[in-house]
Amino acid sequence: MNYAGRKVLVTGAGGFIGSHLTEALVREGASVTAMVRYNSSGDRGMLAQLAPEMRAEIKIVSGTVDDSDFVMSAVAGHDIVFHLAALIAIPYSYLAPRSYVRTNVEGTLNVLEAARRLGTSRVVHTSTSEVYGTALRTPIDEDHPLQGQSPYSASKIGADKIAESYHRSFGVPVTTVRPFNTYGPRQSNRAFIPTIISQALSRDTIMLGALDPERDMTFVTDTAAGFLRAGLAEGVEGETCNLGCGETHSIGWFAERILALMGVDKPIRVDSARIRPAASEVKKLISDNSRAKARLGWEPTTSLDDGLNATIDYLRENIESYRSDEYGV
Ligand SMILES: C[C@H]1O[C@H](OP(=O)(O)OP(=O)(O)OC[C@H]2O[C@@H](n3cnc4c(=O)[nH]c(N)nc43)[C@H](O)[C@@H]2O)[C@@H](O)[C@@H](O)C1=O
Repeated sequence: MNYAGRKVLVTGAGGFIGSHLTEALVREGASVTAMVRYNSSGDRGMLAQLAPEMRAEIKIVSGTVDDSDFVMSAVAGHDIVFHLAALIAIPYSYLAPRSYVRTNVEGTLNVLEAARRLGTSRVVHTSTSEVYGTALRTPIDEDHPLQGQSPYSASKIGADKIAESYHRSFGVPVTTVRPFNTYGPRQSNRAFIPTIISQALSRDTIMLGALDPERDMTFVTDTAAGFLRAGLAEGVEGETCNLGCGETHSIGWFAERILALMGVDKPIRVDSARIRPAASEVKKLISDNSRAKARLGWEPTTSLDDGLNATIDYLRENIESYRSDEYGV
């Protein structure tokens, strides 16, 4: 891949996947502008954890995708836009659905409208496996029906459809990547894998919600590699590609596996407050990634045990910054 000399904007660069993508783009020689949500304390999100020499290579702009004028000024002067900024927590979308529509649907509209007016040569839009809802058939390919099982999922379906329409109506060169669940260093405790590891490091008992949902987990550097390919692949405008491994396990299975890799033996208990409404919970996800292989030349390369061990090592070193009250559902 040749990103040398490319002017690239990453929205949501302070987030988990965004920070890894930003780092990978710098390594590939791109000139990267990282757009992070404005924060009066000067917080750069996960970018703060990058090495100082890496941070020095990144231009940071602070603002929100909700603000169309700001987005227009941020997109100007860039060849490729990776659009990752979004509200992502499913349980919080039950509490504040309108904010998900504003950020995820209108925010995406703002990015696409800016790309349309400015003639940006490629937009990579971030979807999610949540748009499929509980698998009606497996493995899940890109033609699987879309089911809005949570306001979060519905907002991402809306965003995907806006992206599709901007390609069809105005020829905006947008490629949509649809990551299945992603894990690895720098992920917040909101997600289940850091929740399990940080509890194993700091508590006597592992407290989780539903243990039976199944997830297809991709290590974050593999997910970022899929984005890199989508930014440069030829002839993929208007297409959507799953980024997943094609292997699924239950949450309970992951908890047992992580405890075994950590060499600890602690009981796993169910906390009913962490269980999502039954009709909203996505019970099974497993990806068919053949389109990403064929169209993007992408394939995940990190084994599950290697990825889990890297995540465990990261959390062992950073457990102090993972506050115990942050366990998410
Ligand atoms: C691809 C997709 O990935 C993420 O969505 P998610 O799949 O909901 O991820 P999660 O790690 O929150 O939950 C995975 C599963 O694990 C179950 N679970 C059990 N016990 C706990 C628990 O204690 N905490 C959490 N968080 N989950 C738990 C939970 O009920 C669910 O079945 C988002 O980033 C989203 O933005 C996105 O796009």
